[in-house]
Amino acid sequence: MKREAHEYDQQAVARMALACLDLTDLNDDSTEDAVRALCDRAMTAFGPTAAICIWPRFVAAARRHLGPLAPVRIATVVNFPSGDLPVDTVVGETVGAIADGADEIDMVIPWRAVKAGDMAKLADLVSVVRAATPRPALLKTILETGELDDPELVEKAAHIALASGADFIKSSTGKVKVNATLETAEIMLEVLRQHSASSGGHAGLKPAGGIRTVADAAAYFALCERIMGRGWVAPARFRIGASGLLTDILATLEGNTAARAEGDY
Ligand SMILES: O=C[C@H](O)COP(=O)(O)O
Repeated sequence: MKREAHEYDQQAVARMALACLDLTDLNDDSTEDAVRALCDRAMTAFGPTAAICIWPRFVAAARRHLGPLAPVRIATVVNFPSGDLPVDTVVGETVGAIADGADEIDMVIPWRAVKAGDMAKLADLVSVVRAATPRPALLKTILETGELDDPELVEKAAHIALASGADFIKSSTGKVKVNATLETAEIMLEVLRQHSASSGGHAGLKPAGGIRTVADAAAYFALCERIMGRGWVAPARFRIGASGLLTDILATLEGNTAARAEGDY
């Protein structure tokens, strides 16, 4: 039976949002100290976030701080935020980040080329960066949907990214005017549904940019449930990229410290 976002138990939504959160600091003036503090914040009293998402120059410091077996994964960004760097540079960023201890690579696609009709450039870049991101490391492709600004282009770019080896399609850098929206997430989920039906793939979605509240997260969970089915949302195939959402998650969970650590929302 279809549920609306407001019908979810807010505590349960907050727990799932925590488990699926890529806690992000991509501030231009971020520092090693800020990244170490981010690592500490990610290990909450209610359990860890899925990952932290930071600039590549801080990956080694984060890995030293978290240790090799931390439950919080380290995600970093390449070709970020412009999407315009030369292929060799993007591959170099990726190889360096993996060597420094990154678990996940969030790569901006060459969306200007996509807008100009050069889909081969997209397929080629995802393929070579996939090769530089050996599994189990994850490759997330940032479509920068607000700049593509065309549902058909979003759909096409999502299909090509997945066919070229991406594990996740992510909406946005958080650095442009229009970031995550439910409308665009719906298009991306439809592509994921088709991809999983045709290839048996288990790729995921990461809305990012402008998601601030547990109510926002609930709206994405409801959308995922409607398109992908109940139980689909899990950290292996759904993330929220956000710098500010943790505050509302903790406030919600602190309202009931007896909250269970897992379960349906
Ligand atoms: O990838 C995540 C985004 O950069 C975070 O955006 P935000 O600061 O609006 O939450």
